[in-house]
Amino acid sequence: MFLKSLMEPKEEGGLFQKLMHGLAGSIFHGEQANSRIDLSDTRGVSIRIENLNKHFGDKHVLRDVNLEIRSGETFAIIGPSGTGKSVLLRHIVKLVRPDNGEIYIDGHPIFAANGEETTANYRYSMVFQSSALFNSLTVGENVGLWLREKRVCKEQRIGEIIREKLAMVGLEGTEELKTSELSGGMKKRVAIARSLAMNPDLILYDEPTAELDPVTTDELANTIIRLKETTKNTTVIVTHDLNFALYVADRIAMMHGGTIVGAGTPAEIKASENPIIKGFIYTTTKGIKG
Ligand SMILES: Nc1ncnc2c1ncn2[C@@H]1O[C@H](COP(=O)(O)OP(=O)(O)OP(=O)(O)O)[C@@H](O)[C@H]1O
Repeated sequence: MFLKSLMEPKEEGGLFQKLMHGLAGSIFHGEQANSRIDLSDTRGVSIRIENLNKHFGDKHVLRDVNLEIRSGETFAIIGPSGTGKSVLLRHIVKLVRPDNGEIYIDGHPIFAANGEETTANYRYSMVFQSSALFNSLTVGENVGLWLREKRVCKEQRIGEIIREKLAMVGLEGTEELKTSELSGGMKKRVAIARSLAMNPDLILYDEPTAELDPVTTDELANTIIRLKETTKNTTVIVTHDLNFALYVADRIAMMHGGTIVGAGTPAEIKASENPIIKGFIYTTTKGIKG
């Protein structure tokens, strides 16, 4: 659904082409053709969103969204289907322009009311709901796609990075496997390894648990938690899976009707007296009454 929506004419077609041509989920903001990219340094970035609004036709999809995500934290945006979570995520990576409002990355405006937008360099990558792997390639070729496309280092180093990133997601020794033969959970972890290949400062997950069974969802949660121990990047996860968000996130924001209705730590969200948050917790943990 996400890739399909990128093809719509209103969106930035150039990025879609990049995604389909080897970057495959990795977007380098401010990149220059054939420039050498220093992969040695990773950091987290902060994100500040102020009064963001977006309409699609008559539909007011984002309504005065305000949100602050701290550098290095794992932040989940939860909420029922159709509330604007993915659209918000797409704004953070500049796939969609807001009608109005501002987004700052590390204090630099990427959308600003006065039009002064930054070209600051930071790396961000997206793990798609569908994993968006190339089935005709091996696991290792998928993970190395961005590195080879950008020619960031020599072939021997690319091989080392592929092995290192696969080990980080618990898939040591799988580089020669055919992607088409992997289970859904393994594909998801390969997609994460591919995103990690560029040492992103910001990694975004769009509905990472969609189509996964409970055991695989649990494995994925543990992978994301383990990554947190070895990487400094900021992680933003859009999900309707409340339990997953409560388990992996440092902080959570609840979206409803295109706006943020509350944010806090998992403990604060669980204890929230906000009727919309309480209702969401009730329906997702006990089923819908009647
Ligand atoms: N490119 C687009 N053109 C028109 N409407 C869109 C577009 N992208 C999203 N929408 C609409 O915006 C609303 C919010 O969509 P969004 O995908 O952000 O929801 P969501 O909260 O992520 O839920 P889900 O998990 O079901 O995708 C939906 O009504 C959707 O149909």
